Amino acid sequence: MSITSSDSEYQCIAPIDFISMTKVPESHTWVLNPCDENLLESIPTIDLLDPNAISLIRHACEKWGIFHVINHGVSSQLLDEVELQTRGLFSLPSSKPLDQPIVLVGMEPVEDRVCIRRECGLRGLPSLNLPNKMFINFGHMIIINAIISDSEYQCIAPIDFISMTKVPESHTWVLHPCDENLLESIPTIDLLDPNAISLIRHACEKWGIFHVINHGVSSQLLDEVELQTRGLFSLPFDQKLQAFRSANSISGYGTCRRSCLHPKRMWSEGDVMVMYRNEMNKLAETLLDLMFGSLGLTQEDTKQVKPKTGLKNPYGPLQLNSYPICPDPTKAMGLAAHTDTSLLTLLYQSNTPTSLQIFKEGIGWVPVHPLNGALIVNLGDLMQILSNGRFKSVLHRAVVNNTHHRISVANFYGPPNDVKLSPLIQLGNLDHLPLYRSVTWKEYLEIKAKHNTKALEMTIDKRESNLNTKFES
Ligand SMILES: O=C(O)CCC(=O)C(=O)O
Ligand SMILES: [Fe+2]
Repeated sequence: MSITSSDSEYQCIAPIDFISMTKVPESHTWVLNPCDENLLESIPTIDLLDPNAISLIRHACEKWGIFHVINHGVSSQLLDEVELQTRGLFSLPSSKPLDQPIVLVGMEPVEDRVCIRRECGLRGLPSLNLPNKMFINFGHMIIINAIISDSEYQCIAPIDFISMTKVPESHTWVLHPCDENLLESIPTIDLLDPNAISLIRHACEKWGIFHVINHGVSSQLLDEVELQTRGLFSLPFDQKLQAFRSANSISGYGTCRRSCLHPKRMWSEGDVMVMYRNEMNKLAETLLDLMFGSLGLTQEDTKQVKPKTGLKNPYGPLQLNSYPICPDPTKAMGLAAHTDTSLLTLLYQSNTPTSLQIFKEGIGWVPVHPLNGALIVNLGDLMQILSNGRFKSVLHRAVVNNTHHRISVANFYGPPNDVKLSPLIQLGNLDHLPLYRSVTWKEYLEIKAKHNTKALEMTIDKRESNLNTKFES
């Protein structure tokens, strides 16, 4: 089983230092159909103060699909400022930080149209309703740069942890402690073990979480991901603010997803994170096959949950978590107890003391100590739904410590947004009745946002006939 990315995939995403290039390398050489700069025809210009503007716009829309607009009411100072800020953004890290908080929302250009990623829940430019919005083309990502209000800022402003000497009231938690000396610990699965499949089944049924080793993801890539994540989090506070994402956005900086469709690379930057994501999604698919295989299901049975377009189009966000050193870890919470909504999450954690903890019925909080070279696999709520309750999602939290800055990188894997997931009742449990009703990941996220830890309960299929059978046993 080979799960490292191929040379050709790497070629698509490896970053390049454009600044120091004196000629276009072969890898970036395109054959361009030239454009006649002396053409007499040009796109129409519409003056919005012209009384005929309406018919001119119609003509421009029908004949050209593009036009200049003048007297549009946007001040030239604002446009100059946008250009300045855009240039500043691309000349990071040396650029001067903006003096106002901004929200960056990633979008991607599709063909000639600009299309907002569906995760944002926004459909097209006219429906955007952000105050003071501007559009900035960030390599292959279009970024909406929204200057946010004071009250919005209050909700999202991060705290400058580094200079804090005690946990402020606003961050003080009462923690149910975890027994660090427990003998029980989550299972470790070696993917090269001939018994991997049955061990995975046991781990999924009993724990909902396990370490995976011999997973095929190179330690160099993991080291690089950790380095870049630390680099990102150690940027000056003001600079990090520039890359803030809004609550309903899951996108960040990266190369165009369609880069790999072209034989030549484009004049834009790549990112080690993109490579990591590809690796993680490949591994997630392998693990899914093993998990469902362990229940006697074939790839045909489970193909609904996989991206139809293949691994180049992964579903689910990559989340970088930073847990700064804390003066009093007994009073602070790194990440509060939750289950993930995904099918499964692949988690990389840095090798730092105290870390992830899971809640195990009958035991309490169990620490998940870092295991060199291993990745953590934890099951999310969608897996519980899909497996009709056979595999359980795991309740987990992250705690902090007073000596090390911990980071973790969570790759949430799930089905395409619009795919309805139904319990796979071929599993043969509970008289073939589905415990849960079908949901898309998007619908489930809404349920989760409303009901949090009760979200799975809210997804139970309440049809009369099901209830009788389900709860008698
Ligand atoms: O940092 C960790 O270990 C946990 C991260 C996590 O649970 C998450 O990002 O959902
Ligand atoms: Fe999580």
